[in-house]
Amino acid sequence: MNKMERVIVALDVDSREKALSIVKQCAPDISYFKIGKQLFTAEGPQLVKDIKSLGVKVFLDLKFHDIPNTVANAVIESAKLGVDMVNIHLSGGSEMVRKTAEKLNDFFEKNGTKPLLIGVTILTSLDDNALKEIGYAYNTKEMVKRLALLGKENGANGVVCSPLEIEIVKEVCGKDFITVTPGIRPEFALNKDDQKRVMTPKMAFEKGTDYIVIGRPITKAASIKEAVKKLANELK
Ligand SMILES: O=C(O)c1cc(=O)[nH]c(=O)n1[C@@H]1O[C@H](COP(=O)(O)O)[C@@H](O)[C@H]1O
Repeated sequence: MNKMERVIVALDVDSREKALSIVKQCAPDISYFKIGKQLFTAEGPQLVKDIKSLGVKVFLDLKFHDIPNTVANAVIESAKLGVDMVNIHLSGGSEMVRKTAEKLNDFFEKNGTKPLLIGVTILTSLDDNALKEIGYAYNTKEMVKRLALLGKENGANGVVCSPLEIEIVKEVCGKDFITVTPGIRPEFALNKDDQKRVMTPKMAFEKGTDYIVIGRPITKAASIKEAVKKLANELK
């Protein structure tokens, strides 16, 4: 897969019209889109199916975090929508991850397809001070490492982490364990917004990430088409 095929654009908008307009403006250079809590709450599962039917890939980012039974069943409902990637919070614990991975494997046996199960480690909007405030005993890098291992040992296919932790995740979990990295700010839009642990797209790929997630630098650009072109140039 070339780099542009590994760019996931976050459709963080409040309506079907706006989401479909972004998908259209990103085409054909971008073919992977993320539907998160805002858009899903506004428009529901039908829009997920509709975007999938355009022939693009969908990452359903609902970051499930609950008791094992609830998360496993919610992930199965996501899989039924035909999405390509789903995520859960690894801080939900090993039993939650294991039960979800097992249910997804059963789903695969019956249906022949399943989404990648990706675990969120430490949100890219958090830094070491924020972790101290929450009461975590370790810094971001150590926490990401611990959670990534927990994910790997219990059946996740990869993690969401910041680009600053790509190398450590690959080192402890192996090259094939997938990293999905938000906190991406291209040279043409360096404003961090609410992100704390950021990197340019080019550097994130150089560090070995599998996918980058990018939202506002593209979706809030004066011209989405121009922004996609600039991103493609930066990645050359
Ligand atoms: O799971 C995610 O996608 C995610 C995890 C994380 O740690 N940080 C993070 O920013 N995200 C998502 O990635 C996107 C980043 O958007 P921008 O900051 O606008 O590029 C948002 O949709 C976030 O919900």
